[in-house]
Amino acid sequence: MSKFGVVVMGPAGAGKTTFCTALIEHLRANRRSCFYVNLDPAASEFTFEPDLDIKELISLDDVMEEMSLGPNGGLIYCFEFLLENLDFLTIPLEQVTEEYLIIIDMPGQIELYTHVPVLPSLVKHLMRGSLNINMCAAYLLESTFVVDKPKFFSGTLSAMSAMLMLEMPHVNILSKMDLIKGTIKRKDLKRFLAPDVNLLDDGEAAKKRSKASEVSFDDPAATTNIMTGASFDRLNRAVAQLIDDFSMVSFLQLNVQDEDSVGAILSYIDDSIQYHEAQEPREPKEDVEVEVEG
Ligand SMILES: Nc1nc2c(ncn2[C@@H]2O[C@H](COP(=O)(O)OP(=O)(O)OP(=O)(O)O)[C@@H](O)[C@H]2O)c(=O)[nH]1
Repeated sequence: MSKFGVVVMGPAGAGKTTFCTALIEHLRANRRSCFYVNLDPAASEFTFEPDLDIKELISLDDVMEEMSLGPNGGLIYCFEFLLENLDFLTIPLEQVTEEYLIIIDMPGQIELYTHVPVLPSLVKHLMRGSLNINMCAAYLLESTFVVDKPKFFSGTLSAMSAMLMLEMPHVNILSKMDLIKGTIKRKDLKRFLAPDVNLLDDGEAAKKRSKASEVSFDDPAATTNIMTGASFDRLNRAVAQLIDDFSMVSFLQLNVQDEDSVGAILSYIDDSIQYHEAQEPREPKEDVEVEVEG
């Protein structure tokens, strides 16, 4: 048996650290051990102190001050520095035994997942060589995005981009389900769990918009036209079609206040890692359900 771990990713504020906390509480309640790694060089508040914290190696505040960089450039610098100093991770993680679930809490800057190759290099280091950790990615997207469909599909695209870039078992999670409880019907929610391309086609409104398809750049309202005109509808449909063609994105539901929901996601992560380890073809599982009124 090899070591195993989960890397928790997603946009800023998606609930990554809160999910890590809920996972640790759940593991402790079930007498399982974990090793918690914080890789967000800007994070400061934790319910459970990390066993390993990137800030012991480098902090974003110091980098921004000393290198005169902004938050995004500073974060990339921190990760490049980490890649040059991988012993910081390797030495402690080599000591972690197979009974421990390694939980890695990542920063929220989306550039890290989609624009630069630092994360794939880091993941390769963790999954190969002396560490040889069986990893799974947990990608969180905030459930309130379902009220803003283009935002939801843009989030779905970034989840897909991370999935393609990292080439590891990948679990997508709609977080903060408590915030949409009672605001969306169960059958409507299902269309978001396995994103339905027709969600972006809002029928009559889209047809009306397409009549005003010509965009004049002399027009001061041009930006608004771009966002509401026929081009925008076509772009939305193309994006949705891309997701549909890949047919790879589906979401589990997470409510951190519901222990069963956290447990169900953990067992999905466990399964993903084990399937990958055994290199057996993966059977699709039922959606993880939480109570949603409607
Ligand atoms: N209602 C509700 N709020 C949540 C939930 N999860 C997280 N939050 C809140 O969302 C905010 C962001 O949560 P974090 O866990 O810090 O999110 P993060 O993804 O780690 O944030 P960054 O590291 O800054 O990217 C906090 O105010 C949390 O209390 C949830 O399940 N329900």
